[in-house]
Amino acid sequence: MNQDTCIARLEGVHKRYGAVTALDGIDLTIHRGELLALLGPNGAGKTTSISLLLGLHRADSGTVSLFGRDPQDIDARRRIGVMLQSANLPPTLKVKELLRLTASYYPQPRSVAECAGLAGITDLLDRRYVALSGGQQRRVQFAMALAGHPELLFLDEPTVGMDITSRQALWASIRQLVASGASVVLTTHYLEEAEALADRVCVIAKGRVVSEGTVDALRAHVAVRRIRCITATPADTVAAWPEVDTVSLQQGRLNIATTQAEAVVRRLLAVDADLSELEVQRAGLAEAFTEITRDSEAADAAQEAA
Ligand SMILES: Nc1ncnc2c1ncn2[C@@H]1O[C@H](COP(=O)(O)OP(=O)(O)OP(=O)(O)O)[C@@H](O)[C@H]1O
Repeated sequence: MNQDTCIARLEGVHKRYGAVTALDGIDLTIHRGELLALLGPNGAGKTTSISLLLGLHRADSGTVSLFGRDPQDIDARRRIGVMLQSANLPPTLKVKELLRLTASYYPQPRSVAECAGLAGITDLLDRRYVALSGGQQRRVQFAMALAGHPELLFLDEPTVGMDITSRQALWASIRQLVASGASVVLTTHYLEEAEALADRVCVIAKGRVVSEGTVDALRAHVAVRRIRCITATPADTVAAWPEVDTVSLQQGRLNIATTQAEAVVRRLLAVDADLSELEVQRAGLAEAFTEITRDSEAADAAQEAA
């Protein structure tokens, strides 16, 4: 992706809250048409990064831009949609009234029906927001974020509190928006959500980006692979092989973790040619994420000790 596709950026941004360093020189670029997932442990700086891009807070130093402008510029703000972790909405209003009100802030809004259709809340339009369940309220907030026809959508942990059906419905809507050209910044603790949706993932730790790339590229960081099979070879025998990291027996299957999958598979077949249901899997994003954040903590500790 080249410079021309950049629609929002943090460059060398520092942000402190009193004694707490929330962002420590972060560089982050959002490109047109992509879904970028921000991952990171609690307190890593994900929400702070978003709040600077939304113009809700100011950076102490560094540059923050939204569509090439200051994020507090009204013309830039009209091009975004936002779904934050918490929303204080007028409790007496019905869902359709909330959507109408939100649409009234934008020059080229979507219709109430279109927002409701995209968010799967058509059946909730006449209900009062306050009387909805937590998951239903999140879907209404999503519909509100779409009201202004945003080019860039910020979704901060959008599916917290949703059941599996609602979560998958929301994922489908997000994919539809990206396919129609919208860009999305998504923060989530659900790694399967990032895995299902993201074109690119940025892992943030202690206010900096510690790794970024496609889901596949991040997964490739993790050398460990999982082997599963049903075999007559005892787990203790396999555990003694030098290429094997860990072994467990689960529901009659051996479950082996190793960085040398081919060597282990050769050994397994050599001792039991009749083994069955052999599977070799690369690590998921969860393992990659754990490894990346652990590496960055180890690097910090080494730097502090030096
Ligand atoms: N308004 C605030 N006042 C004081 N400290 C804050 C404030 N907002 C954030 N922080 C601190 O800044 C750091 C970064 O917080 P931030 O909310 O950006 O992290 P996060 O990655 O979004 O975390 P989470 O996954 O828990 O939502 C944390 O140490 C947090 O306690």
